[in-house]
Amino acid sequence: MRTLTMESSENRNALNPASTKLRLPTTYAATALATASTGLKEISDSQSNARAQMSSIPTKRAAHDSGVAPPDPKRKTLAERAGEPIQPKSQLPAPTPTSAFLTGTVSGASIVQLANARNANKTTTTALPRASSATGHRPTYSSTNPSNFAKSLGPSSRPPVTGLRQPSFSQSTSNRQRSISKPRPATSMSSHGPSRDVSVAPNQPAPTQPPNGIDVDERLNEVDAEWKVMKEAFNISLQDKKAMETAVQMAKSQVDTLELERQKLNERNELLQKEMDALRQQFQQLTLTLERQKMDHEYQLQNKSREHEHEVKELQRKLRDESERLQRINREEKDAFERQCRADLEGEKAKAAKEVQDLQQKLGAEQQDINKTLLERERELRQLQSQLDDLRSELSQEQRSKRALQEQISEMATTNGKLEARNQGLRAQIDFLESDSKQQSDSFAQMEARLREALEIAENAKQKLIKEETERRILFNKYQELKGNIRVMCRVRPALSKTEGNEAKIMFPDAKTSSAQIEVTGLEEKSSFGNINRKVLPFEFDRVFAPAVHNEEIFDEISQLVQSALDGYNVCIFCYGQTGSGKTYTMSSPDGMIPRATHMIYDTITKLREKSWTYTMEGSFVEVYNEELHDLLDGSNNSKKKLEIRHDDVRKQTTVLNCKTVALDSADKVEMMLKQAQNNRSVAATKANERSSRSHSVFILKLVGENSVTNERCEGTLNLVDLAGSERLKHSQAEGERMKETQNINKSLACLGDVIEALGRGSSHVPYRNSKLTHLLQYSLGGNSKTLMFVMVSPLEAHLKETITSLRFATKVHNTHIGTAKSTKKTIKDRSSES
Ligand SMILES: Nc1ncnc2c1ncn2[C@@H]1O[C@H](COP(=O)(O)OP(=O)(O)OP(=O)(O)O)[C@@H](O)[C@H]1O
Repeated sequence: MRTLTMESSENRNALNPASTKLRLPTTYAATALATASTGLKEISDSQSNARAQMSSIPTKRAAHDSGVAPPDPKRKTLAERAGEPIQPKSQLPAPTPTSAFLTGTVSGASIVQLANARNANKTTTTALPRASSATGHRPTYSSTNPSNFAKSLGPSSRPPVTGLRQPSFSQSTSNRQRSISKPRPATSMSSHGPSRDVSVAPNQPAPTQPPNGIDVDERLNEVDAEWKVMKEAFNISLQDKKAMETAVQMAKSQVDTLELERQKLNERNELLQKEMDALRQQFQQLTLTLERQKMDHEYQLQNKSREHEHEVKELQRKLRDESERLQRINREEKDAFERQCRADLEGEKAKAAKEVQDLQQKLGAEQQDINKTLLERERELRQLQSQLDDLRSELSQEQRSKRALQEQISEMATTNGKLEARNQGLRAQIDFLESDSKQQSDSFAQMEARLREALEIAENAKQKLIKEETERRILFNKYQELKGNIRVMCRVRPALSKTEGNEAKIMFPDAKTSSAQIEVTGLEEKSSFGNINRKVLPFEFDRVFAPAVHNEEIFDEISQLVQSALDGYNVCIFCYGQTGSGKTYTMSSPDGMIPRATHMIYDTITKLREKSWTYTMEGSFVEVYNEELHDLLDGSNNSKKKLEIRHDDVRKQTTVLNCKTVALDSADKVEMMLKQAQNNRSVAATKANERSSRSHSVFILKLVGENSVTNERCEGTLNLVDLAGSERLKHSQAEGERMKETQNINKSLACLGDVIEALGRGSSHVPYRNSKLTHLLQYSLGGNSKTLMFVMVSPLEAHLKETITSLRFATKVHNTHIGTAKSTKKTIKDRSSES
């Protein structure tokens, strides 16, 4: 209901043309009304002016006198009458005939007054003022204000009647004369200046009674003049009357027009009223319809809402049912899936169990295979061991047979001597028997045959010896190969004096056992509980030499490698270890490896001559210092001669260009060479060791052997390397030039480790060229070579850290297996075919 009320008010507003879009057709009406009201106003003004004129008519009495009926006390204005229903023109009240003459009547009254005054003048001189005063009004010509008519009629054709002055009795005659003769000002009609006011103020004192003896003629003249003036005014009034009549006529026609307009407007108004009523009815109907529709809609809405609620409830119920159904299905599926899973699991379990069983069987089979393989390996190992033993026994047999052969040879030599002696005896006998020539010649032939026989035996023995030497070499190198082509041995030098400090706790293998393990008690370590522990670190090598072991025993171990060099292998023996660990002592001391090796080589060469082997031996001694090669045999220190490394890939040999090579044809020459090298070697003092060598020294011994009988030729190189100290940069506390040296040393040692590691991995690329040292030793490390590394260890507690580092490095090298070495030995035929 509240909505309805609001709507009703809205509808009301809608019908209000000012506030809504629904507009009444008022534009024309408003305009017409405005026009009409303007016109009506003018007419009303003019009428009011006319009334004013009427009211300004001097007296009622004058009007009465003139027989003119007084005007209606209250006449309706045109504007008032516009609202009244339109009357037919015939019903309209006829215009009052007097009204057209009002102005004229007024003027007539004035004229009567003036005539009376004239008559009165004739009788009494006071008549005029009295008549004037009796009216109470003076004729106010100014009241005939023409403005409204002027406005309605346009520019007036009538000359303005202004400037008409009421003669003033107080004025002097001359003045009056002047005022009569004076022309009216042009603007006096439009202006209401005081000059136009000819009326006498009511409070103006009445003219005094002229004294006796007044000139009557003069007075008559004056009256005549006034009469003329009055006449003139009368004429003017007549003109005015005519104009007014014309104006009245026009006004009437205007009134008619306006009346028509009013009628039209009334009609229109009625129409509009009807329209409005119709609209109002329409509006009411619409409101009712809307109300009805609204109620219908509300009813529908409620219905829909109920339906919707019902549907929602239905859907909820369905949803609940569906959800329950799905849950049930889900539960069923879940159960089924669980059952399936369980079954699958069981199956998988069974399968897995079966697989496990299979795997166990397989594993058992594999285990058996492995065991079998292991057994085979063990058998192989045993076979190898037995082979080795056989070889050893063969070797000892060979040595025995060699000794037997040597004995045989010596026996043969004695036999030969005996034969020689016998030969001499026989010759003596020949001389003796020359006399008996036949007997003598027979015995001579016998002797000769026996001699040939002996020589044949000797030759056979020699051939056998050479053959056996070849076989020995083969067997020996096979033995070497079985031992491994890179071997690592550890040597611990003795403590030189008690002043050196405390000795570290190092356990050496028992000489009786074949163990080659060294156990070093490590540095003190603090556990998380604050306990101080010292770990025992075991390191295993091919052999461990205790401090008491002398160079002689060391050399026994490496003599086989020296022999390999003589047999045409490239051999590299190097000493690795920290400064002061005994490298130089092992290598270059008077009974070190280098002198011993050369001595052994001399001995062997000498012996091999018997077996038709002739050897040449050349030695050179170079130093790698700050990654530069220096010739230790060149005392001149000529820096212009830069050493260059050249490799012969076919011969697997390395030569150093511009390097002095000494033919070592006697043992003395080796000693001299070593002394010279020792002198030239760069030795620099560091804080770690006063005599520490800051460079790697490499003694290169080239051995070329040829067998005149077998035409064999072999070319081997023995490299004996004394590496620079391996101490860490931090420990050495080196600075400046020393620091650079140490960095280069560490770098080249790291490169050596990298090369060995790459060889062990069987890498296709071995980084030989990363350092001068490895580049120089390219053909003596890996492939066609046999390598022995001595890791030198100091026994001192102070050097324990470096000792462990060195042992770890050596262990790494020891764990590396380098491929089989090959001899460069070839026959002359092979060599010629190659060339
Ligand atoms: N096995 C040994 N028996 C006796 N003395 C030894 C032994 N090993 C080394 N020495 C002595 O120890 C000292 C240091 O040895 P060596 O000069 O050989 O050390 P290094 O490792 O070669 O040092 P650097 O690399 O600085 O030359 C030398 O006086 C040497 O005589």
